[in-house]
Parts: sequence; C-alpha cells; structure tokens
Amino acid sequence: MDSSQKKGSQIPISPSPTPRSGDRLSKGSNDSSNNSNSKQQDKEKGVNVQVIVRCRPLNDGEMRVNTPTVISCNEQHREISAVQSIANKQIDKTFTFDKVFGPSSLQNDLFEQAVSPIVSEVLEGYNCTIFAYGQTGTGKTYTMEGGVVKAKSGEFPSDAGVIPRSVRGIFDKLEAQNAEYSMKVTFLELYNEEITDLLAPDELKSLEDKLRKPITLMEDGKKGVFVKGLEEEIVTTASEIYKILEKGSSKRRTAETLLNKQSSRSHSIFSITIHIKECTPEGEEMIKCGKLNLVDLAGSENISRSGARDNRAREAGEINKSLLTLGRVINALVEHSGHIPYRDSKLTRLLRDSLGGKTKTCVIATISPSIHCLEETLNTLDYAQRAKYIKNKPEVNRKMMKSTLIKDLYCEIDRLKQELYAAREKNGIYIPKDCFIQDEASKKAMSEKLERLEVELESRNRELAGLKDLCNLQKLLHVHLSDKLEKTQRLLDEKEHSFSDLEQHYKQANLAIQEKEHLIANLLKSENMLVYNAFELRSELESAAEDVSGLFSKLDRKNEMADGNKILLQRFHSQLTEQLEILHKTVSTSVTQEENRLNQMEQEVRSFVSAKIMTTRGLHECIERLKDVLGNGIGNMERVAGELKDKSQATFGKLNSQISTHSSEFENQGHLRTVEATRSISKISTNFFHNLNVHSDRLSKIMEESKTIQNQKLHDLQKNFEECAANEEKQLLIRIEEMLANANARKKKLVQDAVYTLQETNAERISILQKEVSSTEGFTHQMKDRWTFYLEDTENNYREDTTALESKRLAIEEDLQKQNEIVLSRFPSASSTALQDADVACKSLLSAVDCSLKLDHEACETICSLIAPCHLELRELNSGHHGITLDITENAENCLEKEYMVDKESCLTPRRRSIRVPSVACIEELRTPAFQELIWSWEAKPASNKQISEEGKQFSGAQEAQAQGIVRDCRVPLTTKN
Ligand SMILES: Nc1ncnc2c1ncn2[C@@H]1O[C@H](COP(=O)(O)OP(=O)(O)OP(=O)(O)O)[C@@H](O)[C@H]1O
Repeated sequence: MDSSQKKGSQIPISPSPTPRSGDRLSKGSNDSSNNSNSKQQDKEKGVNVQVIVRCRPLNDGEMRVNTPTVISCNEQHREISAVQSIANKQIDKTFTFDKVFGPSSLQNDLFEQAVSPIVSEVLEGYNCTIFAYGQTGTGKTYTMEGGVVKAKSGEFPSDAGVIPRSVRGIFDKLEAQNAEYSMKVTFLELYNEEITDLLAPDELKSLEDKLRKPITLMEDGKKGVFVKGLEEEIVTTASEIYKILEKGSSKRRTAETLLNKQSSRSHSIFSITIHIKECTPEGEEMIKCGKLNLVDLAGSENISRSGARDNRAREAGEINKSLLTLGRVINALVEHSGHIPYRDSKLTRLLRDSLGGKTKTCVIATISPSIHCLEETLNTLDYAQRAKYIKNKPEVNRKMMKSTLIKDLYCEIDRLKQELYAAREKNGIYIPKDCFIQDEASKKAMSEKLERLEVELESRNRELAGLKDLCNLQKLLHVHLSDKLEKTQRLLDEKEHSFSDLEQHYKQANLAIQEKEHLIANLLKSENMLVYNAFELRSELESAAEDVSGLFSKLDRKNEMADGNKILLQRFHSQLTEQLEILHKTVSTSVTQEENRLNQMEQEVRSFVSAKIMTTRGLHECIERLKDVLGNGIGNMERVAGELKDKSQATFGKLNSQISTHSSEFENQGHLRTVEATRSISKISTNFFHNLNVHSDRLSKIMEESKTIQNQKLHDLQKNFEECAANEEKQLLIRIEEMLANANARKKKLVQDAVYTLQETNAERISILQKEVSSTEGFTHQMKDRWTFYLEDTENNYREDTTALESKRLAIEEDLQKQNEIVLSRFPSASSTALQDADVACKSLLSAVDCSLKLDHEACETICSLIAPCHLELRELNSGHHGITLDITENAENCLEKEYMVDKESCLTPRRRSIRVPSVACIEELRTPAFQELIWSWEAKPASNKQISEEGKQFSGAQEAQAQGIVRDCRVPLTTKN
C-alpha cells in the first residue's frame, strides 16, 4: 500500500448491492444549483448511452500478410467509415459516435477523454457502467484491463487499461478531495450462463465446491438485481485492487482461438462501490454512494472463422446467445417496446440497471480495421449505433446519514453475531428466529414449488415418454432419412459436379455477358447515332416531301398553264383559220365581184362600142341616105328650092338636133356611162382595196393582239416559272439543291429555249406577215395610184374627146350653116355645089364620125387593155393572197402545231404519292428500352426463366436465347413498323 493511497480515511460499509433510487435521499446535496438543474433534466428526459468506438491497429500476423484495411477513423469528426467494394463498386458507410479512437490512440487518451469524466460522476454519487463490446480479438480486454500493473512495485505500464486507470483516478480524486471514504470491489465472471465469483478463496472453492450453493442472481423490490453470495473485498488502496484484478483476471476462462491467442470466453464484471462521507452545512454527516461497473464482454464471434469446435463451439454459442439477448434488449429499449427481455439471459439481468435504468452507461465498441473482419465490424458498428439511442435516467444515489448507516451496519452485525452464536452453541446449523421464520416461509414456498415442480416433472416425464416414442419414430425416420440423405448426397455430388460444370458455363456466360454488355454499349451508342441520323433523315425527308409536293403542285400549275395555252392555241388556230377563211372568202368574193364588174365594164364598153358602131353605121346610112337624097334631090332641088330650103333647114335643124341629140346622147349616155362605170369600178376597186386594207389592218391587229397575248402569256409563264423556281430554289435544302438546281436549270433552259424559239418564230412569222401585209398594202396603194392615174387619164381623155367632139360639132354646125347659107344663096348652082359640099361635108362628117368612132374604139380598147391587166392583177392578187393565206396557215400550223413545244408525256415523271414521314415518337419507340426495363421484361417471363433455370446445362445458350428474345421483344414495334 503506497502512502498516497492511504491519504483518505475509511468508513465502514455494508455489503449491499447497488442502492435503488427509492432508497436515496435528494436532500443534503452540495451540488450547485446549475448542476442540480441539469441532473433534474437528466432524470426527467433521460441521458443517452454514450458510445465510443475504438479501432485497434493491425496485429503482427495481419501486417505480415499485408492485410488490407477497410476502416478509416476521423477522431475530430467522430466518424468511422467502412469502405466496401461490392461488384467493383465502392460503397462507403459512415457512422458517427460520441467519440472515436483510431488505431494509433493510446490507452491514456481513451481514459482521459472518455472514462475520467465517468469516474468523476461515480464520485458524485452516480452508478456508472462502462462495458466493452466487440468482435473477438478486437481489444476489449486490452482496453478494459490492458497491461498488468505490478502491485508490488507499483509500476504503472503505459498500456494499462480502463480498469486500473479508473482505480487510480478514483483514488487520486478522493485523495485530492481529502474525502473520507470506504471502497469495496466485486469481480465476477459469467460463463455459459453461470456466475463465478472471481474473488472467492481458492482453498474454499475446492472443498466446498460441491456443497456450496452456486452464486445466484436475486431480485427483490428493495435491492433490485443483486448477486447473492458474491465475495466483496473491501479495499483501501489502489494496489489492493491491482492485486485483486491480477488474481481475478488470472482466473478468467481464456482459450486460444484462431482470432485471439488469449480469447476471453466469459463476460466479466468488475464493480467498485465507493461510499464517501460528506458534511452538510448543518454539520450533519452524510454518506454518498457511487458505483462503477467495468464490464469486459466476451467477444462476439464467427464460429467458423474463430475455429471453435466441440466445447469451444458450445461456449461460443452461449456467448453469442447472451450477446444476442443483449442486442434484443438494446433493440427493445431503442424501439420503446413494452417488454424488454432482460430476463432472457443473466448478462442482461446483471446489466439491467445499466440499460434503460438509472445508471450512466458508456459502451466502448472495439473493431478491427482488417478487411477480413468487415462483416463483424459492420455488425458491431450497427450494434453500437443502435445502443446510442438507449436512454437512461441516471439518478444520484440517495445519501444516507452516517448514523443511519451505522445503525444499519450494527443491525447487520447483530444478525451475523446471532447466526454465529446459534451455530456455536447448538453445534449444528442454527439460525436466528427471524431467519428461521423467513427460511421456513421460503422452505414452505420451496416445498410448494417443489410439489408444483414434481407435478410438472411428472407431466414432463410423460412428455418425455411421448418424446422417447417420438424419438424412436424419429430414429426410424432418421434411418430412412439417412438412406435418403445418402441418396441425396450422391445426387448432391452429381449436382455438385454438374454445378461445377454449370459454374464453368456461368463463368463463360459471364464473360459472354460482359462482351455482350460491351457490345450492347456499342450498339446503344450506334443506336443513338442511328436515332440521331434518323431524326436528321426525318427532317430531310420532311423538307424533301415538302419540296416534292411543292414541285408536284408546280407541275400541276404548269400543266394547267400548258392546258390553258393549248386551249388558247387551239382557239387562236381556229380563229386564225376562221379569219383566214373570212379573208380568203372576202378576197375571193371581192376578186369575183371585181372580175364580174370588170367583165360587166368590158361588156358595157364593148356594148357601148358596138352601139357606137351601130350609131355610126346608122349615121353612115343616114349620111348615105342623105347623100342619096341629096344626089336624088339635087335635081329636084331647084324645084323644090324653097321646099328644099325649108326642108334643108328643117333637115339641118333636124340634123343639128340629131347631132346635138347624138352628141348629148353620146355625151350623156355613152360617155357618162363609161365614166360612171369607170367610177363605179374605181369605187369598187377603192372599196375592195379599202376592204383589203381594213382586213389586212384587222389581220395585223389580230396578229398584233395574238402577238401581245402570246408575248404576255409567255411573259407571264416565264415570270410565274421564274418566281416559282426562285421560291422553290429558296426552299430547297442544300443537299438536294444541286440536283434540283441542275434540274431547274435544265428545265429553265428548256422553257427559255422554247420561249425564245417560239418568240423568235413568232417574231419571224409576224415580221413575214407584216412584210406580206405591208407588201400587200404597198401593192394595193400602187394599184390605187395606178387606178387613180388611169381614172384621171380616162377622165382627161373623156374631157379631151368631149371637147374635140364639141369643137367638131361646132365646126360641123358652122359648116352646115355655111353650106346652108351657100345653098340658100346659090341654090340652083349652088345646089350642085351644095350637094358637092354636102357630099364633102358628109364625107368629112363621116370621116369625123369615123374618126371619133375610131377614137372611142381606141379609148374602149385602151380601157379594155387596161381592164385586161386588171384581171390579171386581180388574179395575181388573188393567187398572191391565196399564197399568203397558205403561208400564214402553213406558218401558223408549223408554229402552233410543230414548233410550239408542249410537254410530252415521257411516263418517267414519278407519280404523286404521299410520303410517310415517321413521327418523332415512332423513332423514339425504336430505341432499345433501358437495360433495367429489359431485365424486368425478362423477369416478367417466369415460364421462360424457369425453363432456363431447369435447363441449367444449357445456361449460356439459354442466356443468349433470352437475350435474343429480349432484343426481339424490343424490336417488335420496329418489325411492325417496317
Ligand atoms: N488498441 C490496441 N493497441 C495495441 N494492441 C491491441 C489493441 N487492441 C488489441 N490489441 C492486441 O490485440 C490482441 C487481442 O486483444 P484482446 O485480447 O484484448 O481482444 P478481445 O477483444 O478481448 O478478444 P476476446 O473477445 O477473444 O477476448 C492482444 O494481443 C492485444 O494486445
């Protein structure tokens, strides 16, 4: 015992279990008001179990084989992350706790940061529990006990764990407070649901082992859960505790497992109960009590991994069972279940007050960083995570007055003394009366219980018999099943064999699947490209369809226009033919009329000449008769001079009147008729030429109109076409632009050529027609001029003739007068002279009449000779006109039927058809569904799946078929569409 440990004076304590809240007093507390407030809150709301996680470093063995680590600790953020790699995917799982200690953390760090405050709370009068939980070999014992403290030398190693450090801490604090205290410790072990007192003396143990009742867990309303018969060592110094610890630890059941060379196979609870004397301001002495439970649980373990067999496996099973119950209790507490299964294991019964009770609890979860322990590490972390949510309602233990405590202790001493006395005096087993009554009562209760148990045993025996029968039956069944098992084993072997084959297939299939996945990824890429292209093509197709429909509507318009032009041409052709026919008819009528008139005129002239000849003959005859009369009458002249005179005067008068009549007749009838005829001819000719002019003008006009209409239409056609072409050119897309531009250019050139040729041909024809018309006009003008000239000439001739005739008539009259005078004056002699003169005069008259007749005849001949070329000219004109008409008809036919180009049906123009542009949704539908969907669709076919599983051997083939099936399914819409 070192001097420092002796500082504090001790008070006697009773070996009572952890006091319950009901026994506590709240008065007399020295805590400050804040402290008491927070304590009150703790009491009301509850305080969560504090959870600390400690990760140990890799051990030598693990380091040697370079075991990968999967745990990373962030002490600052109080986080622990487990990095998991599942199917090439890294999964991080992070947990947050109250404190985290990494592999490099020191024992002292953990104590100072996590345990020291708990120790202080114990000294304040709280019950506190610290327990270490974790997989086997993760450092629970290391953390709780650590390096052994040499009690003799007092050497304190750096790896000393929580228990020795707490002990030292408690003593240090008590001494610092200079408090009066008493301290007792217990150390028990729970192994296979059996409590062992690790502080029981060894010699007693061996002797009384069989006699002694096993240490039992008791429960009553006053004490709560307590361990009856447990040795309590009263300690005064830390060294004593170290010694006890060393002793107790050495007794703990340990064994070597694959995971830990010295694995604790039991749970251990080391408890320190401290009573501290306090003085109230009133000077009253109070005793406060605190308890620290330090629990080192056995490691949870994977039996197969720890290599536990037979007893070890049973041991491990028990350990795991109690830990499982601990887990269930934690879960029930966290979930606030009505029933907390504390009673399911001794461990949970022992820890009852620490879990959901009035104790302050701290859990130290220990884990390994090794990859091989990942599963257990995650379980531990889950466990610890849940424990965080357990709420305890810690209460400071009731402080007792020293006198009360002393009184209690005295009573206890008295009881013990009486027991001792009775035992000594009666030399047998004697107990005090109270104890006897109590024992009797309990005996009675026990006998009743025994009876009950016997009845129960009987029924159990019966049950056992039944079970034995059942067992026999089961044995038979077992034999039968063993046979079956053997068969099944054989089958299993076969299956295993086939399974290994299947595995190989599976591996191959996996490889194939990977390849296919790669292929699918590529296919998806290409599918995306294809869909992108499909969208582009769709838009191209849309615009091409628009262009094509535009082109077709243009073709329709062009066809409409061509049809219109065709009708126009036909109309123009028929109009031209009609007009030409009318012209032809008019010309031929005019020519016939003119010919008729010319013939009539000729006849008139001829009849006039023959009438003149007849008249002249008559005149000749008259003159001859006159001459005869004169010849016959000369003899009688004298006789009938007077008569003759009268007669001759009368005759002269008659002759005069006859001559004047004749001349007037000639003048009035013949000449006037000639002039009139000539005038009418001239008028008719003028009219004819006028008509001809009018017709030619009309023809020109028609030609002009047709030219303008044609030009206008051609211009319109050209304009429309150019506009259309320009618009369409604009609308056409770049890709088909070249093609359409070429086609357009070709068509444009074709149409332009056709238009130019048509225009040129028309212009040529029109100029020819115009030339013809102008030549006709020139010709008619010439004819008109010539006619006018002839008319004027004829009129001049007529005037000259008339004047000459008049002068001759006057001369004849003068001569006749002279002759009359001569006859009269020289009548008898003169009668012969007169006769001679008359004869001469008659002769000259005759010659004058002949001369005039000759002149008239000549004039008539001249007129006839003039009319004859008129006939010829008329015929020429008629034939010229006919030729022109023929030319016009021919040209028009050439131009309109042969040269006028119309679109010929080549039957190569594609028919108008509606282009079906696929919708965006259609294209989208073509996409392969998402891989997950495919999986679902595959999973949605249980029949086929089942078949696949049945046909295990054809696994890869079936997989491929399935994959193909999926693809087929996916492509259905495409198939339908296509
Ligand atoms: N934090 C640590 N630092 C250094 N070594 C440690 C640490 N934790 C554990 N060890 C070492 O690991 C080994 C196993 O530790 P320990 O016996 O304490 O594990 P355990 O959890 O108590 O195992 P079991 O449940 O089987 O009893 C010991 O050799 C110990 O020294």
